[in-house]
Amino acid sequence: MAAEPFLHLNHVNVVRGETPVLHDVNLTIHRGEHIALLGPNGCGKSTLLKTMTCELYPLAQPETEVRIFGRKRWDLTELKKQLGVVSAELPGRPFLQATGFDAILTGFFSSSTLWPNLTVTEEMRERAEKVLIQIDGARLRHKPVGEMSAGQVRRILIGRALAASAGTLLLDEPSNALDLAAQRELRNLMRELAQAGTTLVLITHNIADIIPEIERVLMMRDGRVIADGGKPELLTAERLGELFGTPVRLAESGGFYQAW
Ligand SMILES: Nc1ncnc2c1ncn2[C@@H]1O[C@H](COP(=O)(O)OP(=O)(O)OP(=O)(O)O)[C@@H](O)[C@H]1O
Repeated sequence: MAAEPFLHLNHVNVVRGETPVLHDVNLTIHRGEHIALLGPNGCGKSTLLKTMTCELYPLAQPETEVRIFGRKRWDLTELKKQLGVVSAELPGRPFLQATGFDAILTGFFSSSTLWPNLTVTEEMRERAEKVLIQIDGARLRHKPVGEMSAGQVRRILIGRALAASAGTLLLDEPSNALDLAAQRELRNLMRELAQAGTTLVLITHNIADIIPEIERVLMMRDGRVIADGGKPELLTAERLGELFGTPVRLAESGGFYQAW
């Protein structure tokens, strides 16, 4: 039997505070797919991501359904073990004192540091060792996060998300505030992960982040998914211009794109 999709959303409406933010979102994402989610500020991208991680719930309506890895109900701690979320934000101030290796281990507990009451098993250590190699982070093993460059911190945050997750990464503007070299390193790491079979869902305003392995593009505006299709069809100057309401120029080279 084919594996259940990573995500299935049916008629999803989400309200935050008093404001309806997502309107009738219908979406299926299969395991092994790589997707870029694009849209103007405030259109609901992060809200959609939080719906995927069950941090936000849709309105209970007759046809509404959220299934993650085929299941409607999740214990949040258990779900976090399947889904790694990477954003530019740190998990908390204590994270700055953690070494690179310990910072990766915090992913197993969704904590900001290895608090004394947490039990790190040998299995967790072995997994963290593998992740450290996977993210090419051996040099960061003993370095406190607070002494790392922004690019190195982002690498460790990806490692933290990978440690506990079973092959799906949700990335919310991962290249924010990274210099050109760190952006390139991040893209290379995303490419390696995608090629190794990790499902990537990438929210970005930086079109250059859309690595060649990403083949599907979702466009959102005003809380709705207004387009869902292949990159050749949607990643065009015209479609981006319509989406952002401004003239856009687009260049492609070797499977990478630049927009301005
Ligand atoms: N905690 C909240 N309470 C009420 N409204 C919220 C809350 N968080 C976000 N919103 C509103 O929900 C809408 C969608 O926000 P969201 O952060 O999902 O957009 P986004 O597409 O991720 O934006 P950006 O590109 O700027 O990160 C916005 O109108 C925002 O003001």
